[in-house]
Formats: sequence, structure tokens, C-alpha cells
Amino acid sequence: MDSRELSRWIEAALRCRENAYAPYSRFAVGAALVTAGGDLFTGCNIENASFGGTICAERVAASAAIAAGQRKWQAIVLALSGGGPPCGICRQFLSEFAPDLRIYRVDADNPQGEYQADSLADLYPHPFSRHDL
Ligand SMILES: O=c1ccn([C@H]2C[C@H](O)[C@@H](CO)O2)c(=O)[nH]1
Ligand SMILES: [Zn+2]
Repeated sequence: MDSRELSRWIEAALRCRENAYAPYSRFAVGAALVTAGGDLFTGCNIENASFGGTICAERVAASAAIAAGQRKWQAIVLALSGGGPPCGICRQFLSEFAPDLRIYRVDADNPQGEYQADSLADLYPHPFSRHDL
């Protein structure tokens, strides 16, 4: 991955963040899931008046990739205010398909600033998996 490619992924996450439906938290999140072949699937968070019905940007992006038949992934880019990490539900969800996924995070309030890069394996070292069934 060169930095131009990463910039394109970040742009995609930021653009999708503009579609976030977050009237309750007012916290907009955008995600860009990058497949092994370099295709991009984007997602934003979608809240619900029944709060538990809310879905995070990460799972929307990942679900779009899965629904398109693409389950081999290299990275996900997250764009959110403060650049925080994915929630526990999303870590578990992503680990089903890509336990070593690279996770890039940008602060949507300062997208040209530093980004964080982690492996999902580091952020979520002990997923519940098929071996635990
Ligand atoms: O990594 C994250 C963290 C939070 N959210 C969403 C869920 C909810 O709509 C709002 C506040 O938690 O942000 C995400 O989409 N991804
Ligand atoms: Zn989440």
C-alpha cells in the first residue's frame, strides 16, 4: 500500500461519513473496507430510535463486501471525530472474516493529521471463534 492509495481509502471513508444517520448521538462515523484485490466498500453508522438497532459504520462496510461475495480483506479505514478504535461488537464481527485485518483510523476533524495503524489481532487478541463452538 502506498500513501496515495491510503489517501484514497481515507477519502472514501470521509465521504461516506457524510451519509451517517446519527440524529441521537450526533457522532458520525465513516468506514472503507478494502478487499484483498483492492476494491472498496464503504459504510456509515445508522442509528435507530430503538437504540439497540443501531449499526456501526464498520459492520455496514463489511456487510456490503460480504453481500457482494468479497470476504478476503486487507484493511479497513475508519474516519471519526477523535480517531477512536472500533467497538467490541465490530472487532468480533470483523474477526470472523479477517482476524489480522489492518485497521487505519483518522481523526475526521483533522484528516490530514497523523493516522493510527493497528492489526485487529492486537486490538482484539482473543476472539470467540468457530473453535470455541
Ligand atoms: O467505531 C465506531 C464507534 C461508534 N460508532 C457509532 C455507533 C453510534 O451510532 C455512534 C455513537 O456510538 O457511533 C461507529 O459506527 N463506529
Ligand atoms: Zn462498532
